[in-house]
Amino acid sequence: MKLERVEDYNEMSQKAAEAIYDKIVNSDRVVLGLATGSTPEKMYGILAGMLNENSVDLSHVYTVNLDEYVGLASDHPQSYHHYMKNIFFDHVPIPPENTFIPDGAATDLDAEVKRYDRMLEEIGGVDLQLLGIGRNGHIAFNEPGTAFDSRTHVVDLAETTIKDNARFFNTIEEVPTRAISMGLDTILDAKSILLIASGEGKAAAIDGMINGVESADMPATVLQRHDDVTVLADKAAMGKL
Ligand SMILES: O=P(O)(O)OC[C@H]1O[C@](O)(CO)[C@@H](O)[C@@H]1O
Repeated sequence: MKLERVEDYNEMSQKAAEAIYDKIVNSDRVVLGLATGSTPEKMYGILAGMLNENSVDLSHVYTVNLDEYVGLASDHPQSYHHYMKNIFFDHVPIPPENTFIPDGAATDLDAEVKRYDRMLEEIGGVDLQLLGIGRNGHIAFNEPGTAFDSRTHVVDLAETTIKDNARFFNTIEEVPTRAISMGLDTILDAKSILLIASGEGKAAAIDGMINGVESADMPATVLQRHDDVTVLADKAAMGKL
């Protein structure tokens, strides 16, 4: 893994936006794997600003998101559909038909995970996958215990994840307990991966991911198997290395 240590959240956001911008403007066609959560929020704002300032055409850009909560309609304020629209898609001229997010409100979840895997295949695979990391080492919603050979699947969220994400909901009872997530093996299919992290709350997970032995207890260790991963993190998140 290539490590890039930056000063703080602002610098991490700027550098991540630049990396994605470069990929977009230097490709004839590009599939971006996108992440949600609080970590990439500022990055999306910076990226949208750069794209608009330079009037970049985005008709060659396709996006596939990692995950979505089960049971939230796409217009629910905490759904990842809403997050992406609000924070990025509404601000850039990306064709809506080029953007893909699992449907957490699907009545047949088995059919939905199969449909999503099929779509990933048909779209030709992810060129650049953006990832955050959970404090417990999850990537996308692949919680500790997830098989390394998992494809898109329905997951039960860990107690720690529900608690961490309760800050976005009015009460902890409102936090969905399940999600649809690309699997660990699905994530490894990406040609290159950019994992971003900020703050000392992520330091143990970053250390475990890089220095720990490969183990389902720390899902992010699966990235040790990939030969093009960049970890872009601030000093605090790299504080235990
Ligand atoms: O960026 P945050 O909010 O710390 O979340 C970390 C990770 O957790 C998730 O939000 C899922 O809980 C991921 O989407 C994200 O990468």
